[in-house]
Amino acid sequence: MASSSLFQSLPFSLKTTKPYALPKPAANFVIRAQSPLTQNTNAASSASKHRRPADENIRDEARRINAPHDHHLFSAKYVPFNADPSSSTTESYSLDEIVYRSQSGGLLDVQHDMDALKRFDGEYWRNLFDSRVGKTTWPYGSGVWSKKEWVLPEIHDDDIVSAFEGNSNLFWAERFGKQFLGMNDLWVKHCGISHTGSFKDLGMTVLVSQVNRLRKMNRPVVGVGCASTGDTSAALSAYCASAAIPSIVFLPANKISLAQLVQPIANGAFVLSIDTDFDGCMQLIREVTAELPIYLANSLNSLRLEGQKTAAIEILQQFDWQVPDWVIVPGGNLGNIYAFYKGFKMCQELGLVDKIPRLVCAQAANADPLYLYFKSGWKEFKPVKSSTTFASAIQIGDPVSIDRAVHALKSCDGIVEEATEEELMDATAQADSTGMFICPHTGVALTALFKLRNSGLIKATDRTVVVSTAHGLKFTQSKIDYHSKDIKDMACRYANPPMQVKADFGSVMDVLKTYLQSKTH
Ligand SMILES: Cc1ncc(COP(=O)(O)O)c(C=O)c1O
Ligand SMILES: N[C@@H](CCOP(=O)(O)O)C(=O)O
Repeated sequence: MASSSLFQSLPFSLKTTKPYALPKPAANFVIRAQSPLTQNTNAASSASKHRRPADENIRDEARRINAPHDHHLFSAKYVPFNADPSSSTTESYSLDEIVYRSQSGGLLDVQHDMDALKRFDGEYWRNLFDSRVGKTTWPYGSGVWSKKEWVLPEIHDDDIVSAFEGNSNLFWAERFGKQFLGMNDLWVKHCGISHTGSFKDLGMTVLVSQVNRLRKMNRPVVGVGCASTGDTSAALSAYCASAAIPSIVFLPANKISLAQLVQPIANGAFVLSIDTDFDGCMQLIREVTAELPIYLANSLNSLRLEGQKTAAIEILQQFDWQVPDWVIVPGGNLGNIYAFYKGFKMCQELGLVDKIPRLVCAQAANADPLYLYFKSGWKEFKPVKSSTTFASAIQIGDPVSIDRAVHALKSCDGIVEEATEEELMDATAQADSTGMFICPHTGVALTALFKLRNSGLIKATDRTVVVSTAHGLKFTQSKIDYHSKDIKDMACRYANPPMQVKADFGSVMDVLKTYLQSKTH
């Protein structure tokens, strides 16, 4: 590549900054970062500090200002998942093809041109990503698209469908850590404090953006469909609605929360309530998408994981690029645990950090095929028939991403744990009592943490991140049942039911005095 064309197509313009030593156009050069203070990194900090003209929106502004960089420099394609790099197979597909499985029927993975990305050193990427946080520059105001070069480098900014998802709070669980675990470096990554209330937004912005692009290219995509335990369908229908793309969702009848059910209904999706479980819905959507021009939006589609992996990058960024010891992720269909691994691994390979954390995947005991596989010493995988769990979004017995999860866990010395219904509900209530308001799936992850602390594997001083995957407000019925002590065979040890009191001053004073006395001892 000629040096001048490289200069023009850098991910951010360096042209107006102090003298920059342009590298010789050698094949294997690495571009080192400038001081962040001298960077001209995006539209918000570009030459003009004036507000954009009143008749221009942020998409127009991006079209005018953002360099048409990454369309040329970086690229990605589908390849068979975990294919032997030394084998002679050259099977690969453009991301503009509609393909979910390899020729052999295995999973696919999005493979980035790592050589192109490696032309920029770790400091460069750290500075670039840091420079985009907290801005409204299209599309970098999103925590996903602020890493666009690593996600979907070739998509045009105009085609992106984003709600500025990501950049979620990394919450220091000070009281919970101290009170229940004797830990002072415990964090909860609140991926559920998001546009539709779960981490699915991170993947869905990528998938729906790509569909938007395909439709503009007149590819045969009439609608987008998924099977769901509630969160994927909520995210899919919201992103589709904002881009006027039809969405179709297959839901297991009576197995998702009311708050989740109402989301696709309100967003205008075509909602099918099917008398089966999630695995049954997944089977059906796979058959249907093979027959009809409906694009598959579940995480079997590896595009989704490109967005989800940015949560891992964000965690490192929020720790100022220091690596935590442990990251605990609740697992169901098992795409997310691999997405976290991939995000961390890319940061290591591209020199942003020098190691990756150990991952823990946490499952509900009522839907624990990965846990059983792990406990067998990875000998034999058997899908299970899942049973009802309060962690309803992970009630999945035959996860499509099993191979991805096993690869991720083996590569980082990972662990699988499980939680009974009582354990996960108690952990949820304990977390809530310290000011959080978490979903039951996060309760599953916290139970795993309790167990690993008790066994001594996770030490009191280990920096540990628990990934909270959905907003607690989606799961209020389970909290009401727990605090009403209305759950069969469950002690509900941390229940805090409201006190019924007569409407007179004396009665109110009596209960208040008793309460205050209990607090002063
Ligand atoms: C709230 C919540 N937590 C965790 C998961 C598990 O994620 P994954 O299916 O990627 O393992 C899901 C969906 O499956 C979910 O909706
Ligand atoms: N919890 C998921 C289950 C489907 O997972 P996906 O990541 O494969 O879409 C949901 O909310 O539907």
